Amino acid sequence: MPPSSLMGSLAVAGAAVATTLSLQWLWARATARVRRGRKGYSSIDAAKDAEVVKGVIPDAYEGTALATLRHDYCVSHSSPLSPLLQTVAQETQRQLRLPQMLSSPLTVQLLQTLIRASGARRILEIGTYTGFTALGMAEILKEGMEVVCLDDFSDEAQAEALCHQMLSAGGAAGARIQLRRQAALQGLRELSEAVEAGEEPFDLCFIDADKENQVAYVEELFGAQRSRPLLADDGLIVVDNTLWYSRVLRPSHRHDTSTAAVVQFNEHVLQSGRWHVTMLPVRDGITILQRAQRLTKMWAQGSHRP
Ligand SMILES: C[S@@+](CC[C@H](N)C(=O)[O-])C[C@H]1O[C@@H](n2cnc3c(N)ncnc32)[C@H](O)[C@@H]1O
Repeated sequence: MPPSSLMGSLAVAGAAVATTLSLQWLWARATARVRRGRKGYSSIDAAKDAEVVKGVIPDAYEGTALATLRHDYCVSHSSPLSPLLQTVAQETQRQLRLPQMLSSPLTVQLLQTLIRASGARRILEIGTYTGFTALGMAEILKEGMEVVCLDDFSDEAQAEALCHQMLSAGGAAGARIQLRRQAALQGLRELSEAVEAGEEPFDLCFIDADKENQVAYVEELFGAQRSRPLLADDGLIVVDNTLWYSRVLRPSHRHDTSTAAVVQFNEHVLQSGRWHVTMLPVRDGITILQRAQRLTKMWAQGSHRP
């Protein structure tokens, strides 16, 4: 190997190691906030994980040790995020008060995979914060595709300026994002009207905002009363935090407003009969929804079997 290629290979290998290490560091920092100083994992922790499911331990966070280790292992054994997304994560950690609101790198990878596999062209995001997941989706889109984002920046007002800064830093990816500063429900209604009036419906919607309105969000996307619904016929909805720190497992937590809302959402989508539901234990829980009637129609035509 000529010396220049050797140097090149060493530089690439060095960059890969640096990327993995910085991601691990970022993730460790973010999760440390919710792990409350927990340092390692032992058989005592394993026993606690089992107890949490039985509802014995009063603090839901105690049960996250095994899940956190599994999650971190999955992150370090998945392809690294782009330099752009690493910058967004770093700047969010450095400048903002609530960086734990960033989705997991695994969520970004999953969204990108779903977009590529489904051929989604028009994407909607409810809850954008500093643009981490929005840019993650936008960076794999081609010319003419777009991500429309709804956020009222009610959780942390300073996120708005950083979000605009990151979208500018995102170049072509940032230019594919249309950020609408408004309450999600109002924004969804306006977008529904635009779709009824002839705009293209959305192929994929990522929901990552307030939990209390989630049922209303998926109902508006389903569009039972609309002549042309907001979500395309074969569209996908991806919902984050459907395990809500594992609190959905614990009856004693079901009285707090957010946990109650997540529990109600999880029951609603399953029982409404409108959705084909896939719930995945990715970090804080990810639920993927597709219109049920589309799959039932396919089964009836014999093209797929349940
Ligand atoms: C968890 S953060 C989104 C994180 C982002 N998806 C990511 O992973 O980088 C939730 C965001 O939803 C926004 N939000 C909460 N309730 C909202 C509402 N009713 N309408 C619009 N935005 C809302 C908050 O301002 C916040 O920026």
